[in-house]
Amino acid sequence: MNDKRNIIIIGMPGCGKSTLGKALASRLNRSFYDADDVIVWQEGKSIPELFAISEDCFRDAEVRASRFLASKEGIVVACGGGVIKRPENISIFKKTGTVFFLDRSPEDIVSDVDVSVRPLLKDGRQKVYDLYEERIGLYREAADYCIRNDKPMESVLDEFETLIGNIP
Ligand SMILES: Nc1ncnc2c1ncn2[C@@H]1O[C@H](COP(=O)(O)OP(=O)(O)O)[C@@H](O)[C@H]1O
Ligand SMILES: O=C(O)C1=C[C@@H](OP(=O)(O)O)[C@@H](O)[C@H](O)C1
Ligand SMILES: [Mg+2]
Repeated sequence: MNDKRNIIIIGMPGCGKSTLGKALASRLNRSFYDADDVIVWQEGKSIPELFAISEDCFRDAEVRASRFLASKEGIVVACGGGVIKRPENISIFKKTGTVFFLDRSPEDIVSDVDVSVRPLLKDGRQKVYDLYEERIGLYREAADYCIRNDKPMESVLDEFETLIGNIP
């Protein structure tokens, strides 16, 4: 895969985008960006503050962050879990990047994510299952490639590296 193309990771909240994205960037010697951090930096407000105004307000900010990130070259991006809710984000990212869906089961997500601190999961564990049902089709449709996160993180990173190495 061309070194200039961005690596864009999408998937459910708690599927490992931020953790694996950061580790992948370090393995590949690329810069890493967490889209949620970019939103906070660009808007000068925390994610819960933006959601407290409205989800639409957060989603608008997410589109602005997607534009900023897609203007860069050769970076690894961990998107927010809801990035697929605005198809515009995916079109923006695909102009300069390749989209990877990190697919982790809701069972594994609820087993080690503190749902209470994530705005969309604050209603509890069932919300993870509901969101997965609601979004799985959108993640698959948006993805250029799908990687299952059902093994130790080092193995998932190996799979990422092999796949990226094999993309023309
Ligand atoms: N393959 C895995 N094995 C063990 N823990 C994992 C694995 N993938 C993700 N995790 C853990 O899941 C939690 C959520 O990951 P995070 O990177 O915050 O997800 P996201 O950014 O997608 O919301 C973290 O504690 C992370 O260490
Ligand atoms: O799934 C979602 O709609 C969201 C996921 C969060 O990111 P993570 O996927 O990193 O938790 C964050 O962008 C925001 O709370 C909305
Ligand atoms: Mg994250």
